[in-house]
Amino acid sequence: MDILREYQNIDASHRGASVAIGNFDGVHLGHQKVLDLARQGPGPLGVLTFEPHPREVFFPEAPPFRLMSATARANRLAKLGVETLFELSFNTDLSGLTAREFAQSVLADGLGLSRVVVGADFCFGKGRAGDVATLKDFGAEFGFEVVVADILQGDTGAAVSSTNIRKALSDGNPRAAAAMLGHWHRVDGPVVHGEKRGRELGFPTANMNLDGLHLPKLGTYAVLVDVLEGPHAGSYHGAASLGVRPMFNGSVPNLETFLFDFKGDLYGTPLSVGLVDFLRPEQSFNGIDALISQMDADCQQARAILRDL
Ligand SMILES: Cc1cc2nc3c(=O)[nH]c(=O)nc-3n(C[C@H](O)[C@H](O)[C@H](O)COP(=O)(O)O)c2cc1C
Ligand SMILES: Nc1ncnc2c1ncn2[C@@H]1O[C@H](COP(=O)(O)OP(=O)(O)O)[C@@H](O)[C@H]1O
Repeated sequence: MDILREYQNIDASHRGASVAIGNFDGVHLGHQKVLDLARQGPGPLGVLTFEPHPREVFFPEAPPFRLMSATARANRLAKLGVETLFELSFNTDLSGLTAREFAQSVLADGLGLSRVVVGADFCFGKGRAGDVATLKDFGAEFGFEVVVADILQGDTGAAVSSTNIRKALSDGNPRAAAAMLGHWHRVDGPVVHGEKRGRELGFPTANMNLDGLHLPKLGTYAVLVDVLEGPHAGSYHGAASLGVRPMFNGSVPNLETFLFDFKGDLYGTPLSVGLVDFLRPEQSFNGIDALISQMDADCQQARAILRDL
């Protein structure tokens, strides 16, 4: 998959793409439906998205809300067969374009798109002034086809949306999130160094940053772990703590995963940790022994859950 960050000076091989437009945070089942409609169009399959996420630009003080990093999104889109990712820099030049300017300068003249697929609630251009009806008019005027996907409803009747996935995760319901995502909610990234305390407790944990990401409910989870590279590459079961470690007066949330039946050095190795079930909120215990027995119980519970998947 090629990643392009500008819409100017696009070479001929990247023009004429059939493109799904959106933020694609989570790459959930609704996004995948939009992508399938783009797949049926002429030309290479593309996704047009923005980086940073426009909400990060408009509301820089808001708490982190993203379900995935730009890298994790790109990797997932590549797996779904996307050939060109137009990951446009969401700067003041781009955000200042009117709906008409965006359609003409970016979609038509810049990228030369053949087909544009969006969800029914899509808005675009300065002040979010353009909607799907406007986009269709511009498509007719500037020469690209516009296809609109209905909003996908989940089993519960609620819309499959990044917002509803964030809510499910905040509620400690990763299975509900997974039903909307079409896959487990995953935290992806390299293993970083921690306090070197885990090994002393008998539970070494592979630590990962959660910077910029939406925080699921803090506590312990049964997890599926993919070690993506290196001598230990493969899939493992584990138990993870997502939180601030009140036991040790921590304040910055991270994800710490104990891999079952594993020994080895994972520092710097990219992992993908999928949240399967929330087990319990994080706690401050009366002494280390109490924490260790609870971690033992967490691991037993996680093993049983994961065995039955
Ligand atoms: C299954 C599991 C459950 C945990 N539960 C808690 C908890 O309830 N409270 C807490 O403060 N830390 C909890 N932790 C985090 C440990 O305190 C943490 O992994 C340990 O301090 C090691 O930190 P280090 O990797 O920086 O060395 C848990 C970790 C695991 C793997
Ligand atoms: N079963 C295991 N699960 C997770 N990490 C393990 C395991 N066995 C060994 N490790 C290694 O130990 C490191 C964690 O040990 P720990 O004492 O918790 O150190 P840190 O505080 O740096 O996370 C991991 O990053 C990994 O390299």
